[in-house]
Amino acid sequence: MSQTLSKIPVTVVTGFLGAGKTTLIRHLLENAGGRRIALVINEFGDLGVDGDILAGCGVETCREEDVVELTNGCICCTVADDFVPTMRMLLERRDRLDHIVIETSGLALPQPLVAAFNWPEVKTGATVDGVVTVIDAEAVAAGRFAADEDKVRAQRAADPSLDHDDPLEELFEDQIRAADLLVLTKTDLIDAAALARVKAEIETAAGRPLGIVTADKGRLPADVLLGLTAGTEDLIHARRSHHEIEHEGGEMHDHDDFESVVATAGEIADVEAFTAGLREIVAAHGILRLKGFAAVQGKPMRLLVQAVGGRIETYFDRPFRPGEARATKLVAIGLHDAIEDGEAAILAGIAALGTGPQVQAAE
Ligand SMILES: Nc1nc2c(ncn2[C@@H]2O[C@H](COP(=O)(O)OP(=O)(O)OP(=O)(O)O)[C@@H](O)[C@H]2O)c(=O)[nH]1
Repeated sequence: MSQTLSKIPVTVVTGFLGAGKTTLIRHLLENAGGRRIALVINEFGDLGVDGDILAGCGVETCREEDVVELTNGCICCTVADDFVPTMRMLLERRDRLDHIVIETSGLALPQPLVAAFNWPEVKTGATVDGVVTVIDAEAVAAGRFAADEDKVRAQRAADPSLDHDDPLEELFEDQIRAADLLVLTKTDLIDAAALARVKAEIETAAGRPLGIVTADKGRLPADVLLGLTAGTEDLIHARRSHHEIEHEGGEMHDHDDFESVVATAGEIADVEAFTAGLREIVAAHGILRLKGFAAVQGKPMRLLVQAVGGRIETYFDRPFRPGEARATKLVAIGLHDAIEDGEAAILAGIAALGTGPQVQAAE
């Protein structure tokens, strides 16, 4: 008699650009407690950095074949083309899996993705164990998601017909609205009073009782993240996004508010000078997120570069592989007009931080 397989639980990890999703997932994989976890990663921008970070993490429960990267657009828009075929493939292997974790892009609306779990070919084999929304407490404390009230008031005064909602604020609220659990990250960067303010702001945005936990560099027990048994696909209709409310007719949302550009440079001579130069470029062009890898002259290891707002972090994560180009390659993501208007200057500025042509790693 064929064993009736129970539905495989799926955890959706969402949260704005640079909130700490990959860091949280990497810690989960390193402390999976024997669970066999498949990972689906989706990123905004044309450089698969998160997948590369996790593939390079050297965790035996994070084998190449257990990581699926969805790279042709934001998962909330490519649900039919990308996500459903991926789920079909994973469900064929469900006897060898205990859990699926989906990391959405930092610009994804979770609602369309969760709603897709009601599609017949998915619903019979999987259920949404929970939507975990990762929130950068430092960014919230610094007001980086609150709309600039004066600017919005001036816009509304100028032309009341325009849709003035701030895309950052809307997306931030939509990712909270969809959540079953909120994870506050980077609390090591703010004081207790700021943390209390952030929690109050988030509880207001949630509009309903929600579990809120903090995670220091992604360190949360797997039992806190997995096993929520929320069945969110049956609840998501009551957690509609701004877009769904504004466009009752079901008009597709898009990502026109945001843009990305991939910049390259040769090897860099000095990490400090490189970081200082990046900081200037990020500030000058309002870059929301910048990440990727750099080659440092004379160093066999690859430098991982992470910038969220003005905070830039770099560390050597793994050696360049034989034959791998010792290149410096970064993806910059920001509001559409800022990136479009600044593209040439961003590309030139980053190229100027390199010392010369890209070189091939020794065989
Ligand atoms: N200080 C501090 N930094 C953190 C914490 N969690 C994550 N970070 C840093 O925040 C930056 C972004 O972390 P990621 O895990 O790449 O964020 P992400 O949400 O996956 O980013 P995107 O996929 O680009 O949206 C990295 O430099 C992390 O080291 C934390 O708790 N404290």
